[in-house]
Amino acid sequence: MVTEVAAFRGVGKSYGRVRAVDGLDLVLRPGETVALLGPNGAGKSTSLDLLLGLREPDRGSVTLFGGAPRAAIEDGRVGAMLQSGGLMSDVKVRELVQLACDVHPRGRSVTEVLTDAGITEFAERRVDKLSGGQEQRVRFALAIAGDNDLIVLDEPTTGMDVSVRQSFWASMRAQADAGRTVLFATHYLEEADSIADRVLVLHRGRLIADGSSAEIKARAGARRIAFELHDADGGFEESVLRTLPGVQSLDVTARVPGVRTVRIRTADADATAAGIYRAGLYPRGLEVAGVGLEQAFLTITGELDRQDGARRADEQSADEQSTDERSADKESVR
Ligand SMILES: Nc1ncnc2c1ncn2[C@@H]1O[C@H](COP(=O)(O)OP(=O)(O)OP(=O)(O)O)[C@@H](O)[C@H]1O
Repeated sequence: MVTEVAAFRGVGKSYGRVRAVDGLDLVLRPGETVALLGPNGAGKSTSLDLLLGLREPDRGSVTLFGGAPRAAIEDGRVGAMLQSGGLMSDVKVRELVQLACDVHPRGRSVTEVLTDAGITEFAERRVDKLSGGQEQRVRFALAIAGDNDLIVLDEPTTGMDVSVRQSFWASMRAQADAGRTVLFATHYLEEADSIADRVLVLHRGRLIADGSSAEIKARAGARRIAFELHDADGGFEESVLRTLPGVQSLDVTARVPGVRTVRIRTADADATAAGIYRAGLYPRGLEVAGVGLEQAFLTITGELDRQDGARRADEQSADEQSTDERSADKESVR
C-alpha cells in the first residue's frame, strides 16, 4: 500500500542560471495540511508546478500516489488552484462550477461544492462581474469540484480582505477535516500558523525547516522577556541588562517617571531570568513569551543568509588565494 501522497527526491529545477528548486527532498503523508512558506522567489510555485506535472525536474524525481503526477491527475485524485490562468468569463458561477463537476472523473454535486466554497450567494452572478476575492473563491470551488485525495493551492487568499480570508480558511480546514491532504503555498505566516499542521519553509529553492509551527518557532529559539524596573526598588545600570546571559536585543523605555519598561529578546529565557535576579534587580510583572512564526522565520532565513554570505566570502578568498598562488608560480617559472 502506498502511504505517500507525494514525494520529491533530490529534485532540482533551474531556469537558465536561476536555481528555482535546489535539492528538494520531501514526503507528504495522507491527511496532512501542509503550508509551503517562503518569501518571493523562494521556489514555491515551481515546486507546485513540478508536483502537478506542469514542469519536469532537471534532477531527481517527483511522484504522486507512488506514480507519475500526470497519472494521478488523470485519475481525478488531485484538485489545484493556481495563480495563473483566467476563468471562463461569459458564464454564471454556477454554470462554471457545474462544468467542473461534470468533467471531473470523481465529480461532486454542484450544490455541495458551492456551499463548501461559500459562494452560493453569488452563484447566479456572471464570472466577469466578480471582485478579485470572489474570483479566488470560485477558483477554490473548481479545485474541490471532485472528490480529490489531494488539494494543491498556490497563494489562495491573495486579493482577499481579512474577514473573507478567515472564512476561506474555514473552507480549507473543512477539506482537511474531510480527510483530504491539503498543500498550500503562502506568504502569510498567520495563515500557516492557524491552518497547517505542518509548515515547510522554502528559501532560495531549499527546504530550510519542516515541522509544526510550534517546532519552527522553538527552532528559532528566541523568547521575549518583558518587565518593569521601578526606581523605588533601587537603581540599575543599563549595561547590567546588556550583559545578562542569552540577551540578543534590549529595549528600555521610560514612559512613566520612575518606571522603566524593559524588553529583552533572548536565546535562553531561563538563564536571562536567573541573571536578572542574580544581578539584584527586582523585576515587576515579569512576562516570558515565545516569538511568533514571523520572527522565527526571519531568524532562520537571516541565519542562512549570514552562512551563505560567509561561505561566499570564504570561496572568494580561496579563489583570490589560488590566483595569488598561480601568479607566484608564474613568477617562479620566469
Ligand atoms: N518561467 C520562468 N523563467 C525564468 N525564471 C523563473 C520562471 N519562473 C520562476 N522563475 C524564477 O525562479 C525563482 C523561483 O520562482 P517561483 O515563482 O517558483 O517562486 P515563488 O516562491 O513561488 O515566488 P512568489 O511568491 O513570488 O510567487 C525566482 O527567482 C523566479 O524569478
